[in-house]
Amino acid sequence: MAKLILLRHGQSLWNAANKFTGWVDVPLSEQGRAEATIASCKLKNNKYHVDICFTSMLFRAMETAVICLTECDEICGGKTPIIKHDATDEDWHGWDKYEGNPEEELPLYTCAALDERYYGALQGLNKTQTAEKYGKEKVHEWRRSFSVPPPGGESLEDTMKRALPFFQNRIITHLKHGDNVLVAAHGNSLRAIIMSLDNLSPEEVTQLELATGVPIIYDFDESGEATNKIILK
Ligand SMILES: O=C(O)[C@@H](CO)OP(=O)(O)O
Repeated sequence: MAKLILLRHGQSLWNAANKFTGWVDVPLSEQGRAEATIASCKLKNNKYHVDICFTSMLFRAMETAVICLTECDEICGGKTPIIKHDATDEDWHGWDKYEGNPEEELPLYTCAALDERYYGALQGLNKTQTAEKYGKEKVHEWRRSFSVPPPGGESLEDTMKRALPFFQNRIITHLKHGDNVLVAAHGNSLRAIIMSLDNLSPEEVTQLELATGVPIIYDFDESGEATNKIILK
């Protein structure tokens, strides 16, 4: 039975400042790094192992993945995590032209499909002040509805259209082969994936909130179906 470990990044400096973040590349706060460390210890204490990791292109997700895989490195089974950047990017300089050794190395792929929703004109604004300006209900609709986008940004539905095909094509393939997969990503890209895994309706997904740094673990059978879910609180 393969394990899928979904991990929202630890608290970022803009989560702490209560600012809309989206694609702005803000690093983790001290608390966020501690949350990633605690996630690593929980995985170790519950005897989870990781074979392959996917993160978004945003540093807070990569930082969370690297802390999680290296603080209690037993979860990598003695392997070294190696970050595999997107070699299809035309600006990519090909530093890592290296075939690799799967016996010794654990690949960590960075993928734009897993990035946070694009928050458009709201990026950088304080969430409380924005609710005071536009009204709590409107801002809640922008933040949590399925199909209403924030001004100039992506709705959850838009985020799902890029995150879910990647999940189905790349990540489920590994789970079907029996690999344990860590996905370190964002509140909204993970909400889109969980909406599909848990068969949530557009109404139900408005209630779905993910805590920073808390592993959510699904068992997957060989046909690529999720059979069980636990949250390592
Ligand atoms: O600001 C953001 O990018 C996200 C996640 O922190 O905010 P929200 O809680 O509105 O999804």
